[in-house]
Amino acid sequence: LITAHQNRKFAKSHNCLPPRRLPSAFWGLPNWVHIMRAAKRGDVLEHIASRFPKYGNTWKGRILFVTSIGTIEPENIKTILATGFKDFSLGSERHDNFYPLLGDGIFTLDGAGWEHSRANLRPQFSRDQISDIEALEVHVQRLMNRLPEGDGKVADLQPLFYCLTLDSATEFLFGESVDSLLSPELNPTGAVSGRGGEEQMSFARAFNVSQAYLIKRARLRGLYWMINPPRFRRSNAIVHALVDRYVDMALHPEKRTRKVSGKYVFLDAIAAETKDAKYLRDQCLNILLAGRDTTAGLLGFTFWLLARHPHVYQKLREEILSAFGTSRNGEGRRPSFSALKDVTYLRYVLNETLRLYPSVPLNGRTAVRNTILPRGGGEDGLSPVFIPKGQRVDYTCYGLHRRKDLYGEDADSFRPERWAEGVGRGWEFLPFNGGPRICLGQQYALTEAAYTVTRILQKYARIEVADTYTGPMMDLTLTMAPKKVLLKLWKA
Ligand code: HEM
Repeated sequence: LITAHQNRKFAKSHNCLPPRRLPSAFWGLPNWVHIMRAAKRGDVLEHIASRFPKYGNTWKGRILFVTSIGTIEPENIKTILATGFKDFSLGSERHDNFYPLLGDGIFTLDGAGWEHSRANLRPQFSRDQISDIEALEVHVQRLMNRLPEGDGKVADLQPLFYCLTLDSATEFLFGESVDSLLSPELNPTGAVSGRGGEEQMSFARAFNVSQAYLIKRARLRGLYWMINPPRFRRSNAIVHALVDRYVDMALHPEKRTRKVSGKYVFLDAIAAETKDAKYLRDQCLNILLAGRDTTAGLLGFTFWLLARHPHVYQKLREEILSAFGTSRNGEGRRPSFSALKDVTYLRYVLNETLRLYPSVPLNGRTAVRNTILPRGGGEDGLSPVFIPKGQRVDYTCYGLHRRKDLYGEDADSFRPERWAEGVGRGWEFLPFNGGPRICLGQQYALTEAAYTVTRILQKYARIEVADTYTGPMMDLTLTMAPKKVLLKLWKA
């Protein structure tokens, strides 16, 4: 009673009004059933985004017994992530749910543990480190060697992108690549063949399986612990085994097959601090999750969209060729780190892809003390909203990036030209988050994506959708990527 009274007083003193309600009969069970059905159909993001036009850009409702606040209001997201940063945390639910796979790392920790992880990672992303195009070229060439040579032949690019980002991230962060693009298990059409065998391939599959379980567990909210089957535990063990091999090399440098000199290697830096193998594994796994899946998703969706918009492909190719020309072997000059940034239309295409398909589409924070969000209260949604300590606030970039009042009536369409019109200012465009927890790998990821797109477009004059797949389009775990990017390719 005392708490309720104090909360009312606090809300009144800040002129807060209640937000609009999401219908929440039977403790929010029907809402949860709708989410599970949408997940089965493969359109959970559309389902979640569809609530906002109906119930307002900020609403309150119950989902499976838990009261949630949902928002796609830039001012509110800015408050959660930046101006009110100290009032919010990731929440213990996220830590405890993700723990079996990710342990204690930058994606699961708050407070001092998070600050320490971030400080260790920061030197990894200095300009010197992320502008190493030579290192990237090796992996991109290996990817292109996996693409079919004949005109009009079909390839699935998505598994290749996962391998590319895994190979480059392990080299960048751990000092040695897993070289999965060299694996014989990766057949020439780009599909990863069935049974296990090679360590890297089973790692890639296990990492996906583990993350799929994490998102299933997240949908059960506080009851996440009910999902813990042997398959989940087996996948986690496979993932841990690969990372443990790197940790072992860092702890026993004499086991290294290749020496990296003059570069900051995150794993070596933290191994110099502690010999705690579990701590090292957790740190590595968290950053590997960040480095592999997000950029692979961005690359997958870029080609998925380009194949469906041939005029954009041609326009982008013309810009790339005029910037970097073509050499006698028809593959073009290697773009430099700074020259990549000057290809304006390439930036627009990547922005537009991240707008429609942000790699981290759903996110949220939990209030650590009584606080307020500046918008969403009252029928007009313009008053502040009271957020009691312990309240979860979910935000979705997928919904935010498709707001018609911010991006125009054609917000659902792929139109890179809109970026010349000044859209996506400030907190309206958030693929990399904002505030003190802004993505550390943003520049690295954009360079890797821009470089890969450039090299592929230099080589292939035309791509087309290969309609040989009719399953769900989206793979949504903690991040999102297209299930398949089946394309026909024609060399220049
Ligand atoms: C297209 C590619 C990428 C996108 C869209 C992206 C997006 C994001 C987002 C939305 C977050 C916030 C997550 C949260 O609030 O829980 C984040 C955090 C982070 N990202 Fe990225 N990311 C990308 C690539 C990368 C890469 C390649 C790396 C490193 C190699 C990286 C490193 C990190 C790290 C370390 C954090 C945690 C920051 C913190 O909590 O302090 N990201 N990223």
